[in-house]
Amino acid sequence: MDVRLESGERRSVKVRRRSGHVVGDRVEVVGERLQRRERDTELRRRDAMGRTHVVAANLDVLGVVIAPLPPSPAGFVDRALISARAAAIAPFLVVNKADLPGAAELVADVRETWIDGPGGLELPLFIVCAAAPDEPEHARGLAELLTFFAGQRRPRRGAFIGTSGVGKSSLVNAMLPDVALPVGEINEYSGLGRHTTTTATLHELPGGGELIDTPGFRDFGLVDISEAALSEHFPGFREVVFDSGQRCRFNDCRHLSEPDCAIKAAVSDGRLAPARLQRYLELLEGL
Ligand SMILES: Nc1nc2c(ncn2[C@@H]2O[C@H](COP(=O)(O)OP(=O)(O)OP(=O)(O)O)[C@@H](O)[C@H]2O)c(=O)[nH]1
Ligand SMILES: [Zn+2]
Repeated sequence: MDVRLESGERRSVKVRRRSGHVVGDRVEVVGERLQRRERDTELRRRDAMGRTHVVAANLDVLGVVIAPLPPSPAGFVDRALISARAAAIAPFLVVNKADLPGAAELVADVRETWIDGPGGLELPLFIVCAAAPDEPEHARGLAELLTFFAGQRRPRRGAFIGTSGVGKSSLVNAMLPDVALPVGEINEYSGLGRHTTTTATLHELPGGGELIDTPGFRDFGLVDISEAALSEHFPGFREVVFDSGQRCRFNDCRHLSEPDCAIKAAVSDGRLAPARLQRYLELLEGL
């Protein structure tokens, strides 16, 4: 795997296949070994056998990519947002294929569902056309996305998830100039893990920030969300209710028909949109 030294120099090192390093890990050289530092965040995926793997370490942001075509399955965006928030990775949204019919409607729908209205999130939203990123009508979206990665105070490290075919690879290519080389990782030294047959890559963006691209998790199965995580991280619940110190009477309240439910109280007095509770209930049903 490749490591990036603090000096910025890159070096290839041999590690055991089962060393457990993943892309984004910070490592230190201890004698003959690379010792992993504690991770700030872990992005997990579930494989076909139902096992959970860490696919990337120390991500700051996770871009949930959708497009007019193919449509993402019902609940996908909410599940992705919840998974990111539960992992302490800040989510953002990307609507790709802005050139296709239906893009404007999708953007309106995204705003209404996640951003506007009572309980809406401060969720960065980028509207891009990865297939023609330099067309005048699409260039701004990509520029804004690159500015977001470059960060105001410090650069961000992110990755994209989304249904197969929404254009994640195209987006990565649009964000990286031709000369960009796949690089290893970080700080001191960092592990760029080889995941069985797929190689995870950490790209440095020209304007600042880093993009992790891992073929194996582009379309990864989201790990199961627990009832507790669903309630804690459902978009809007925390912002409107829990962060202002309101609690349901029962710690494990599912916000169904329990008495003294803070979520239902927020819906009845208009602080939370009823559609939010409805989407929560649909996800709860499907857990
Ligand atoms: N019209 C249009 N097509 C696009 C755009 N971006 C990507 N595509 C097309 O969408 C198809 C899928 O793009 P990919 O980048 O391979 O999608 P992906 O999300 O990486 O797909 P997986 O690797 O299967 O997860 C390709 O045919 C792209 O050319 C876009 O902005 N507009
Ligand atoms: Zn409740």
